[in-house]
Amino acid sequence: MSRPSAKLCVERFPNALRASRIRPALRTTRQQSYSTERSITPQRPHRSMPRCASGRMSQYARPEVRGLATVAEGASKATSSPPTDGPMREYDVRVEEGRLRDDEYQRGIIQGLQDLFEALKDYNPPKVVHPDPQSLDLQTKPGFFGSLFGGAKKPAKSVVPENLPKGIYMYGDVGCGKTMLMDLFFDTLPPNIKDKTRIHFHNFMQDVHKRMHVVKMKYGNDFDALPMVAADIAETAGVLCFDEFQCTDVADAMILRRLLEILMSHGVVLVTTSNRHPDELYKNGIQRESFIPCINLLKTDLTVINLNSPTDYRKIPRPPAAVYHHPLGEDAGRHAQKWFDFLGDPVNDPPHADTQVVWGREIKVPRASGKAAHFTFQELIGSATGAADYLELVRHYDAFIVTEVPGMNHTQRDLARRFITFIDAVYESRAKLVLTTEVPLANLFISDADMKKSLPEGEHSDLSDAMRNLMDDLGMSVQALKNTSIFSGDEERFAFARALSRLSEMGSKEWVERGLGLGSDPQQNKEEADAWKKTRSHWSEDNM
Ligand SMILES: Nc1ncnc2c1ncn2[C@@H]1O[C@H](COP(=O)(O)OP(=O)(O)OP(=O)(O)O)[C@@H](O)[C@H]1O
Repeated sequence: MSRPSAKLCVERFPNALRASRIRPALRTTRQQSYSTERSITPQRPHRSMPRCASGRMSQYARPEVRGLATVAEGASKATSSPPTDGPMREYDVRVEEGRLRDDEYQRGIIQGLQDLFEALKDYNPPKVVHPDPQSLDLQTKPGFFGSLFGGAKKPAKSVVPENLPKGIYMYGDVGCGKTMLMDLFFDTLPPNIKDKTRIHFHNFMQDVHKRMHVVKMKYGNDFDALPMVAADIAETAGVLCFDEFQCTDVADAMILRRLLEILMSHGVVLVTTSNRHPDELYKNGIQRESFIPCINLLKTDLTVINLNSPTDYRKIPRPPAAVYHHPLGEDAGRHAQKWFDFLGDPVNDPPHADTQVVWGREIKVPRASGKAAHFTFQELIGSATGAADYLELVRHYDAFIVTEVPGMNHTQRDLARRFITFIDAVYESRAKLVLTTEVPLANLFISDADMKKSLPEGEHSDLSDAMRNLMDDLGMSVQALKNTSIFSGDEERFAFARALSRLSEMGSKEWVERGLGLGSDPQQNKEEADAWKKTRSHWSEDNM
C-alpha cells in the first residue's frame, strides 16, 4: 500500500499544536457522564423524539443543516461528580500540559466563567412550578404577528428571580475558542448543579418548536404552549449552555424573548457563545423591532463578553498534511487514489459501489473501501442532497475523498451551501477529508474577480502578489469573504468563513493523523486511536 506516510510521519508538533486533541478529550470526559444523561423533557416522550440504542431520548438526533455541531452536546445529571476548582484551574492545567496555548484574551473570558462558577457553588435552582394548563388557553385567536410576539390575550410577564446568578453571553470571531471555553465551563460545573445541558442552539430551537407543536396538538392552536415547554426544559437544566446562539428566522424570533425569560424565571442559568454581539442579532429580520426586547434581555440579564482574540486557532500553522490538492489533472487523480488506498482498506475490502439509506431514500456511494468513501464533487454535491444525507454518510464512513471540486461563485450558491453543509458534517463528526480542487482553497468560495472587487481601492494594481499571498493564507480570504457582497446575508458569510476556517483545521497533520496510529509511541498511538474512535462512535450514537 502506498501510504503518504513520509508527509505524515514528521516529528510530533510542539505542545500548543496538540490542542486539537482538546475536543476529543472533552468528549471523552463528558462521555463518562453520559451514562446518567437524560432528555431535557423526560416526562413526556413522544414519537417525534428518536431514541438512541441505549434507550435514552436523544434531542440531538436530528439531521439538521447548521445543527450539525452536535458532537459535544450533552445533558447530564451530575449525581456524584467530584468537586472541581472551576474553569480557571482547568485552563491552567491544560496550558501546563501543553494542550492549550496560553491566551490572555481567553483568560479574560475564563475569569468571567470562573466568577459564575463561584456563584453557582452556592446556588440551588428552585423547584420548577409547572403552569396550570387551564391558565394557558389564550381563548381569543390572535392575529399572526400578534401571536408571534405576544398574542391578543397577553401572557403574564415572567419575573427573573433576584438570586439568579447572571449568565454569560460570549461572542467573538470564528475559531477564537468560544466553544472550547464554554465546554471547559460545562465540564467543570460544581457538583451541586445536578442538571446541566449543553446543546447547539439551532438544535435546541428545533426541539422547542417540536415540543410546542406536540403541546398544541394536545390542547389546541389557541393554547399558549411556551410556558409548558419552558417549564419542562427548566426541570432538567439548571444550567443551559448554548453553542452558536443566533436568530435567523421569524419563528425563533417570535418566541425567543419569552422563552429565555421563562427559563430564567424558573432559575435556569444561561451561558451562550455567538459570533455576534446581541445588537447584531437578527439584523434585517422580519419584524426586527419586535425582537429588540429579546436583545435587551440578553444585554441586561446576561453578562455580555467579547472574546476579541485575534487568533483563529484553526489556522495556527501546522505541518501540511497535504490532504488538499489543486489544480485538477492527472496529479490530482493520483493524489486522490493514494489517499483512498491509505484511508480505505483495499486489501480486505476492495473498492466497490455502496448504498446507504436515509429516510427510505438511497444514497449512492460510487466507491467505498473499508471506512473510506470516494466521490466526485458532482456525485456528492451535484444532486439534491442535504444535511440528512451527509449525516448518514459521516455515520458510516470515517474518511471522504472528494474530487473535482470546482471554484464556486455567486451563481453557484446552492452548490456552495450544500458543500458547506457537507464540510460541517465532516468536521463535527471528526472524520477526515481529502479534496482535489480546481482552485486554491482560498478561492473556493470567492473568485479572483470577486476578491478584486472586495479589496479596497488602490490595492488592485498589485493584485497578483496579493492573490498569491491569499492563496497561502486563508485568513485573508476569510476577511475578504466578510467584506464581499456576493453572499446574501451575514449568517451566510459567517457560514462561509467558518467553512474555510474548518477546512484549514481539517487539513492539519494533527487532524489527519488522529486515530491512525502513526506516532512513534505505540501506547500513545493506542490511546489516541481509542479516543478518536470513542469520539466518532459517540457522535454517531447522538446522531442516530
Ligand atoms: N488556547 C487554545 N490553544 C490551542 N487550541 C485552541 C485554543 N483555544 C481554542 N483552540 C482550538 O481551536 C479550535 C477552534 O476553537 P472553537 O471551536 O472553540 O472556536 P469558536 O470560537 O467556537 O469557533 P466558531 O465560532 O467557528 O464555532 C478548536 O479545535 C479548539 O480546541
